[in-house]
Amino acid sequence: MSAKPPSHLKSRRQIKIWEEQQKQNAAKRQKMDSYVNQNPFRYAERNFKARNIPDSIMSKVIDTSELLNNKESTMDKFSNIQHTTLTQDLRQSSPNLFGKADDQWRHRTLDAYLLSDIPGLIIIPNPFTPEAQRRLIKHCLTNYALPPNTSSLDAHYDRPVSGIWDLYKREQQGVLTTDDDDYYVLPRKAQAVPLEDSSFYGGDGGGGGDNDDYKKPVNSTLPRLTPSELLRKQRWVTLGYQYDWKTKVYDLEHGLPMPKELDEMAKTVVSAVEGIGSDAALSWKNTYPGSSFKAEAGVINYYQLRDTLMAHVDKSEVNMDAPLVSVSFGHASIYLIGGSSKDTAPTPICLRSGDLLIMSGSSRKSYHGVPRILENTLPPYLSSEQDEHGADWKLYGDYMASARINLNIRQVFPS
Ligand SMILES: O=C(O)CCC(=O)C(=O)O
Ligand SMILES: [Fe+2]
Repeated sequence: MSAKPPSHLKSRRQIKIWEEQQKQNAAKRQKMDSYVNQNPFRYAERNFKARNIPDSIMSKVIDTSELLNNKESTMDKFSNIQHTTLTQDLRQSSPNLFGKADDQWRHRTLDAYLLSDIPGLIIIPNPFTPEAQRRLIKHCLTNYALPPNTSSLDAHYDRPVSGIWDLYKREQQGVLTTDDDDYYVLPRKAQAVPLEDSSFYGGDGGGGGDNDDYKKPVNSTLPRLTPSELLRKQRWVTLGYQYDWKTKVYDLEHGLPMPKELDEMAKTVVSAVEGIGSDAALSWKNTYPGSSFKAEAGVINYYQLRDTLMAHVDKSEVNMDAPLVSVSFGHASIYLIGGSSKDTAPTPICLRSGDLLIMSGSSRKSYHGVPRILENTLPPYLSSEQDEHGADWKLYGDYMASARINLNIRQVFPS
């Protein structure tokens, strides 16, 4: 702070205001400095958490919709992107999963993109038809989410065996009312939320608070919740080998069966990317054989608009050579992927509904996270307003109006 107020300020009141302003500016500068001194990953996360993300930041985001619609100009803009062709047409290999080709969606099943600075990361912009997306979203919210698959809610609430969706549906149809015994889902006896649980997931729906205050364990008496409140609080469901978020290990003795079609989907995708990389100027070639890929575990992440997922590496699988296959639905998000430590500045990618991401090679062990879900990015074909999606889409569309779903599939053991 400069010691003397400018000479044109005469009254004591003016000088006091000036001093106050100086103090505030100094505090702002200090805050900015502390941001800059954080690791580059954290710095990037902060940028994308800002209410209004500056255009200068957004212009550095690789947007998969631009890859689909303006391939040439997007590749001109980002010199690190390389286009490649899948070795199998996803839709021809699995039409039941990716949807039947029609003219509008035909071209989308052979294009993939690689990033020269993140070897092993493969982006396949939305190869699904709208109908195929709606089908998988329904599965993620209904049968895939049923017990005995674990839900993030299980630590705190007694989830009915028929699942949350069934309860929610009955609530929305007016069949279940506040007078019914099973209307409110009661909390388990209040307990301390493990630190990991509350820190990993930020936002309103997660275990506790924004990442910024994650060190504070939540140990409040939990409220009883209505089915729709509970559904929006659900942050994840695990499939196959169940993952313990506290100890960060899989329970390898008790694997639940993976949905067969997810195994098929992952095998199809891993086969379609087998051998790619060699044609581009990369120091990496994907050699993992698709036919030997086994889907053994999965995570469904459910995000509400203000939820985030902090930087992490998925390293609990015994087999870290097998690729991880990830698909996103609903609202778009900013996905950050960096390197083996948080000191590498991450690359931001805007993942949109239907996008597939394959983490293979060294990118399989890279730090990544989701600092932002982008508002107003739900594709019209997922909206509940459009009648042609069928009456039974209405409830799903209502849920998706404030949500993003990510489903990722992993192999745990060596082939
Ligand atoms: O939501 C995403 O796109 C990423 C999810 C993720 O990284 C995970 O579940 O490990
Ligand atoms: Fe992850």
